[in-house]
Amino acid sequence: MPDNPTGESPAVRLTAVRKSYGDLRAVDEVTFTVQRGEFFGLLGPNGAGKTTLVEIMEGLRQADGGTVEVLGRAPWPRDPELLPRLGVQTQSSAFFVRLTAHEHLRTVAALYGAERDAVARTLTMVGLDEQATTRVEDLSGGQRQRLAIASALVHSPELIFLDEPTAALDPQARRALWQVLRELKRAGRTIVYTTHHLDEAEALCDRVAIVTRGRITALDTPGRLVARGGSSVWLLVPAERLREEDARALPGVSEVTRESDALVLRTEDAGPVLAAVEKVAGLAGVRTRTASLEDVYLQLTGQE
Ligand SMILES: Nc1ncnc2c1ncn2[C@@H]1O[C@H](COP(=O)(O)OP(=O)(O)OP(=O)(O)O)[C@@H](O)[C@H]1O
Repeated sequence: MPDNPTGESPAVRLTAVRKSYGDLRAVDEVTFTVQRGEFFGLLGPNGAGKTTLVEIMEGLRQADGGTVEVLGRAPWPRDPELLPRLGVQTQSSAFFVRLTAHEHLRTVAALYGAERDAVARTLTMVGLDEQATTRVEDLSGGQRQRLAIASALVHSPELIFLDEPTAALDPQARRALWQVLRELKRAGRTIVYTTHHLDEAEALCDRVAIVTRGRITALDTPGRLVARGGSSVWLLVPAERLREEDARALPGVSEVTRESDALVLRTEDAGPVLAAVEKVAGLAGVRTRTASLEDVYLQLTGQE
């Protein structure tokens, strides 16, 4: 993405950022820029360094080296002018537990000097209208998570950090949150989004950085990352209709694996292989699958 033509500083600019815990290099020479208005995903296995990196951007942790610029300012040491412009949801968000959801959010809103009607609006946005008068300790895990997200959004920050925000959400709540996030993006907000859900990154993010052992091993649009995975197509044939050795003998099939009740035939040229499968097994129940971000992710992080 080109630099902003107006000369406005990017949302985040990291240059050669490092952070070690003892001998462990949690963040190792990380350089990237997040443009304003961008939906930027951070993906990587457990312990890859994503949270450390996000905490450095949020000003919660000091980097050992490199430069960190957030909305044109240094987040460390704590910058009181910067804080209200950031929205932060972490995996261990804190709550005022004696309060109801509405009271909690009103307190957060007051701390940030948010508009009066922002509390009700934000509760509606995250689907917590019915829980407005429920005490925080009586909320379910998913409802608490939604309240944590609301707490990061209530003051309309320019730059929003969400660390695995859908981890405890049921599928409906997850999709509803996607909708909220898409609307925030449409409204011009910048979102830095950590997730373990590859489908989520593919559906939401403009660009995705894959973090492996503290380093950025890939950074691109989901589409271009998927294209890197090559042009393989996988044909899933019901296992009872084709023997594994017959599948291997088909011209153009490069690999055959088993996946529950299907044989999975990998090929670079699906047309002739489909024709051959039709001859020996028929096409009823045969499905095809192209490369996904998950395939590329697994290749890059060595988790295959
Ligand atoms: N305060 C700390 N002290 C010592 N080591 C730490 C500390 N915080 C994190 N680490 C280590 O640094 C590495 C990176 O951790 P980090 O939490 O940043 O990874 P992550 O990518 O966010 O992982 P996850 O997906 O599991 O949340 C891990 O090996 C972790 O054990």
